[in-house]
Amino acid sequence: MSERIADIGVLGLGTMGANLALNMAEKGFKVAVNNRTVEKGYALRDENGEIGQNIVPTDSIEDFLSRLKAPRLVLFMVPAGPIVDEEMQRIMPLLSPGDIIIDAGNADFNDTLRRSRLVEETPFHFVGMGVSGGELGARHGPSMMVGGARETYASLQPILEPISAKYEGEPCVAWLGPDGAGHFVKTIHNGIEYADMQMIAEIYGILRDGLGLAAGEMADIFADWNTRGLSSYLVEITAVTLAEKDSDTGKPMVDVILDEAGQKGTGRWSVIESQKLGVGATTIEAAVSARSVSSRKAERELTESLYSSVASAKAEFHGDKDGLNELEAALETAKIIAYAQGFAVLTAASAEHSWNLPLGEIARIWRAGCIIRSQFLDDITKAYDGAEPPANLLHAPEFVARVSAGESALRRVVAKAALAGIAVPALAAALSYFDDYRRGRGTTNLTQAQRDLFGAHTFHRTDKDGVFHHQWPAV
Ligand SMILES: NC(=O)C1=CN([C@@H]2O[C@H](COP(=O)(O)OP(=O)(O)OC[C@H]3O[C@@H](n4cnc5c(N)ncnc54)[C@H](OP(=O)(O)O)[C@@H]3O)[C@@H](O)[C@H]2O)C=CC1
Ligand SMILES: O=C(CO)[C@H](O)[C@H](O)COP(=O)(O)O
Repeated sequence: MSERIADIGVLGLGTMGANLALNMAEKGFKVAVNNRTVEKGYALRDENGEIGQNIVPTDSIEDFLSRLKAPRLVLFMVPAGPIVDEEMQRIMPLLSPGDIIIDAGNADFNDTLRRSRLVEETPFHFVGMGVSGGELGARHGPSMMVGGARETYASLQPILEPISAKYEGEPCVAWLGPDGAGHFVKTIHNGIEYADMQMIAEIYGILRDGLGLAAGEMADIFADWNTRGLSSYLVEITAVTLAEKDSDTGKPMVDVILDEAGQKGTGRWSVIESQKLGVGATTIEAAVSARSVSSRKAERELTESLYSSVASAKAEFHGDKDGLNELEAALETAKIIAYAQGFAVLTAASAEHSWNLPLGEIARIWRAGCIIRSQFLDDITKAYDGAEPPANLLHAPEFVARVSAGESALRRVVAKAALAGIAVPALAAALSYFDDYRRGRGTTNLTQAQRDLFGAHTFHRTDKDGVFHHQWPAV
């Protein structure tokens, strides 16, 4: 019989699983690993020197589980969806009371809720944990968002804290709430990630198509912006990707990459959930839709040929200091609005599911390790940690000041892009949301009148309490 020596088991040794296992091994934990392609476990042990000595490869699921100390911690890092269910069905008959299954992949939180309920009927425990940071984050310190029973988290904390990213010494991992809370927060993290990336791509579009700059010149601009308010991992990698050359052609790498964005589902889930909760996360929606439109390249090319006669005004953008400052301020302002939308979805979900999500803690664990990490998240942490946490980030005094200072830049950039025919769907959505959200009297009084006319849906009045129906003229 094999010795039960491993502190944790990692099932799935793709990009994330292999690197997470190495991260744990490096921190001194013995990690049993199992993978559909069995050889990957042996390679992980044999190709990683001393760290590899803490990796315990296994040939079968029985062997894998037999190497784990009790209670067993079994961490899944496999693609979202039915594979997680299949793997759960495979291991559950072999578990013992108290064992813990951790789904550390991305997951639709509705699946996590269902799996949590399923496992509640057993003597085992289930944790849905979002992990962010990509390959390098998994290897050297990701940000981790944990959902499940708080007591279960206590069993994981001694491993998760050492392997997590640190922001000024603080671990970027936290228990955020029961059942689906961790995966929900990760989903919204990714929705914000989509918005951030799309808005950066739109500014890139203005620099390329409005100002005619080359990739190398744009790399310098983003690198410069990364030294100030926009300082973030995504702006940093934007500069890196723009500076990279293709070895085959000598051209900038971005110029030889097809403009069709992939998506694995988290952005879409974040939009679906925001709509279910009745929160307008319009910037995130625009970003997800932009990826969908991008993937229809042949259709776009046809449309381009059909509308070749459409004349756009000359782009009024300027590449001088003032012009670039305007673009920087526009991106910064739209970014605040996008994050406010993401946090508004979290606020609504917290109430809907009685999760009591710690918004300040969420911002805190996003400051390092994850894909949206940035200095800006420290400002959000402070806003939520203050004496009076805002109901919406756009109400926090710090952000009122910043958005008030930057909104005219955003307005000018969106207006100039519209006139020049440069697509900026996410920046425009951020601006429109801001203008809609900041007016005390909107225009849906007309919508209510129409609904009442055609369907007797009733309305409220401005001057008296109660529910009213009007006898509209027959149309
Ligand atoms: N890549 C990233 O940047 C991030 C990914 N994630 C999430 O982490 C999870 C894993 O992603 P990632 O590591 O990138 O994925 P990979 O595609 O690199 O790896 C997938 C892993 O799952 C295994 N696998 C695939 N299909 C099956 C199956 N039918 N049965 C059993 N095992 C299977 C693969 O085994 P085999 O080796 O045999 O193919 C491999 O070990 C996903 O949920 C992803 O969304 C989260 C954060 C960041
Ligand atoms: O979760 C992640 C980062 O936080 C993954 O990188 C995710 O795969 C990104 O999403 P998509 O593939 O849809 O762009």
